[in-house]
Amino acid sequence: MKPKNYDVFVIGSGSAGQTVAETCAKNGKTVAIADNRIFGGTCANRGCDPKKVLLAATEAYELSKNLEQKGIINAQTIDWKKLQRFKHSFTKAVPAATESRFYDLGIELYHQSPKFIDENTLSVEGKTIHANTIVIASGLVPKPLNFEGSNLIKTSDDFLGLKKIPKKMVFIGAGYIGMEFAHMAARAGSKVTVMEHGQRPLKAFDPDMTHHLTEISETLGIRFIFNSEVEKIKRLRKNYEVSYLQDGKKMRLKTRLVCNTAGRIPAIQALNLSKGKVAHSKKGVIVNQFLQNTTNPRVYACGDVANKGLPLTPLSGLEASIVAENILNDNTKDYEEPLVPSAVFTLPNLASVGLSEEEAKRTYKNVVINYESVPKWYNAKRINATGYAYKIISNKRTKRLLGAHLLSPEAAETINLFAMAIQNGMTTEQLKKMIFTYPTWCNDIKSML
Ligand SMILES: Cc1cc2nc3c(=O)[nH]c(=O)nc-3n(C[C@H](O)[C@H](O)[C@H](O)COP(=O)(O)OP(=O)(O)OC[C@H]3O[C@@H](n4cnc5c(N)ncnc54)[C@H](O)[C@@H]3O)c2cc1C
Ligand SMILES: NC(=O)c1ccc[n+]([C@@H]2O[C@H](COP(=O)([O-])OP(=O)(O)OC[C@H]3O[C@@H](n4cnc5c(N)ncnc54)[C@H](O)[C@@H]3O)[C@@H](O)[C@H]2O)c1
Repeated sequence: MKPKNYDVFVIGSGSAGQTVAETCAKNGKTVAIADNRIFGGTCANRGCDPKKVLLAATEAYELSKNLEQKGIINAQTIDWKKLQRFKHSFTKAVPAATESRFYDLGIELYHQSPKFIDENTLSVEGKTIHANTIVIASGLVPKPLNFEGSNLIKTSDDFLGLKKIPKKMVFIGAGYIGMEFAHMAARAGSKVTVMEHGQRPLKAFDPDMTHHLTEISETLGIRFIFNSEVEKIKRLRKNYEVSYLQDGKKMRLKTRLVCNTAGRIPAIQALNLSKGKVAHSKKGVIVNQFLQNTTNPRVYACGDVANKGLPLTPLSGLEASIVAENILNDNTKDYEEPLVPSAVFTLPNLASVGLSEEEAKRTYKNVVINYESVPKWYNAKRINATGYAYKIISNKRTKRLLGAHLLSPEAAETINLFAMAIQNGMTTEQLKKMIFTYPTWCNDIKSML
């Protein structure tokens, strides 16, 4: 059979792959795209978007529970089954809508994993493909856990599709996914345990903020087992038995479901990258400043699978637009690490942007650290919320903002104002002079400075 030829072949149809494929097709290139799962990628099908639909109900639950005896008669309870149906109303249209956008642009679709045969040849669906440029945008997959019984563990995909919330659940890993899911499951009525091999959750975030978040999580009934390593999982009649080591001691617990939230690794195993002479590491496809592979110039990588930037949706889109521009205009755009705000959608949210306290102290001679826990401030009291804290870091000499770390029910929104202020080099004085709507969480920023 004659090989098929394309200008651009994209592997992965998530935020990153879509952006490259569509931009190249709109600019006259012949384009094909392959995905070995439903089209549309992680964020829209089994990540950020469906998660936030589930979160909406837990927010309503939290508010009504906090205001019980304060104007609300009976706190709401979560109907997980109906909530799942509501979530499905968002996700069900994604694959077909994504495919039809591609068809409309003349992009050809493949529904299997391609494999490299040589530097610019792939094999997919039994066909041989030649492409001038190959873009790897295959994202991440859950990190496999290797102990006896690890095949019994569920993944984040399974959690987001659970028909019923189990009475008891264990999450292995207290990162973004483990903490967000633990909060949702606990509010939906599950007795949650989070096992973490580190000493605290969310190690990329400010330790004072994660300390408050841990305490609040415990008041929800979430049990943390830090410094722990799971050794074995055994199926019992209805439950699972988890055997683990904590501080060297052998322990056991029983639970209905165990979920792997121990991190995610690049989805490159099926691609036969060595045949394509594509340099890669544990962090993904190795790219230069143009997001072009360092050993095979016909290959670019973007999104979570590239070894640059944090694995977050807005960064996948940004990297993909740079790759598209470099394909169309012959490497004219460098990737520069942008300022990236990040939020964990627990309740309260944990959010952060800019330098950590440690980084700021290492970089500047004199820094001002404004850190306070303020559950008594009006905005928190008004909704009877317990978690409200901030740490704002500025340069003592220039008064410029360097970093902001927030814990509040609206921190994921408020942090964006800090991101704008830091990006634009604003000083604490300039920010304090702003007029914001009152009484809002954003207006509290002035009191934090
Ligand atoms: C549960 C969860 C919640 C999240 N929440 C947030 C959030 O709130 N905010 C945020 O910014 N980020 C969040 N993320 C991260 C976000 O989803 C990713 O950063 C983003 O989706 C990455 O986009 P991408 O295009 O690089 O990869 P993906 O969207 O993962 O797309 C990769 C595509 O490649 C396909 N693929 C993989 N291997 C192959 C192969 N061999 N052949 C063909 N196709 C292949 C996959 O099926 C997938 O469709 C979350 C992630 C998860 C898992
Ligand atoms: N709100 C958001 O923006 C959001 C939400 C979800 C995911 N994400 C993205 O997805 C990425 C992956 O998230 P994640 O939560 O899977 O990973 P993560 O890296 O955030 O957390 C993994 C956690 O598991 C722990 N761990 C690893 N192996 C373990 C083991 N064997 N036993 C016990 N604990 C173990 C780690 O110490 C870490 O705390 C994140 O880095 C983030 O970029 C973002």
